[in-house]
Amino acid sequence: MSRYFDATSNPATGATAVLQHAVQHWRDYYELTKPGVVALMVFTALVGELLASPGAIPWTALTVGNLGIALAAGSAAAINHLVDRRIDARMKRTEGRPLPTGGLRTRDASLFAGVLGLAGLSMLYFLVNPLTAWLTFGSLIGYAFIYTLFLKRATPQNIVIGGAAGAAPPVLGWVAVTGSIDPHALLLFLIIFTWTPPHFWALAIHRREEYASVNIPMLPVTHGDRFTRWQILFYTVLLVGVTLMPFATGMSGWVYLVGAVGLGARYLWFGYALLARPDDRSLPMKSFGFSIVYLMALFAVLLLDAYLPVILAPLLG
Ligand code: HEM
Ligand SMILES: CC(C)=CCC/C(C)=C/CC/C(C)=C/COP(=O)(O)OP(=O)(O)O
Repeated sequence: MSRYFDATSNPATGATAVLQHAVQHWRDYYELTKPGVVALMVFTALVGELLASPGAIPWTALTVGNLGIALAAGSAAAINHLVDRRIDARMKRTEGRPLPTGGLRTRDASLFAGVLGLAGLSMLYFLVNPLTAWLTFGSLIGYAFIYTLFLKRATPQNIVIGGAAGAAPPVLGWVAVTGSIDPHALLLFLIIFTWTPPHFWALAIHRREEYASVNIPMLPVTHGDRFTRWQILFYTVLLVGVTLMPFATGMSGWVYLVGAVGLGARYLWFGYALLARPDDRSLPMKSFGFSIVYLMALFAVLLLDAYLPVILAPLLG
């Protein structure tokens, strides 16, 4: 039995044991939440919140809203670790995760995922608004169960469809502020949705053998390396087109346009280079790395563009 469950007969000893366990294993629990991914998601939610309210800073959405979204996303990530623990144990990239190594027991991880999810969703429901809570719940179910349990194992279109859950945070942030779904928020959703395939397939090319060895039908496994590279270029072109829409619809201005075109040009170069240099073995992971910089920078530019008048106001008098 784990230390966590050993001492629960005596409430005082039980509480100490829970605390001791949490302190000793905090790194494992932290890793279970996929903190890097969740951090970028919360940043996109923050941008959604700030674009929804160019006038006043929505403090409740920024604090409680983002904490609730982060906890729910962390819970979804922990469930993903639980569902995937057996295949994770058989792939080099994931064999060192807390469940395959035995750093955490499945019962402890399940309890952690449950507490995180319940805390995050309750916070959103009672302190932000019910619509944000329901949409976040939908994203949690979409990633943790529909993608992980079903789509990931069923079809090479897994991440295209499953990407909808990961693309939700800017909408969640927007709804946390306004209480309703705005077409501009859906544009932000669309950006992340079209970004996900080039983001992930670059890594999948690099890890093709590992996915094949555990029978996960990622696109490079089912349709080959070259077809995947063409698909990456196709989605990158689509993505660059979609990123022009905030300017075209008047949601964002010239600063955003210049940023989006510059970043898009670089991402298109990666798409082209992946096809032109099939023998360059380091290129797929460089493209994967750039995808993260790209999304972060694109959302930063959206924010800069919206808040430039506020930033410049004191300088211009
Ligand atoms: C179905 C959709 C997605 C899939 C299949 C996917 C897949 C992956 C994979 C396999 C990794 C490598 C993780 C590792 O080696 O530990 C990764 C890393 C990452 N992903 Fe995604 N991703 C998706 C959506 C997203 C979204 C929506 C975001 C953010 C908005 C995101 C942000 C990141 C970041 C920041 C990392 C680097 C994490 C780190 O190094 O700690 N991903 N992704
Ligand atoms: C509530 C809310 C906003 C939910 C979003 C949930 C979330 C954390 C989505 C992350 C997307 C992601 C990293 C997918 C990779 O899973 P994978 O199993 O293909 O990758 P892996 O092999 O690295 O685990």
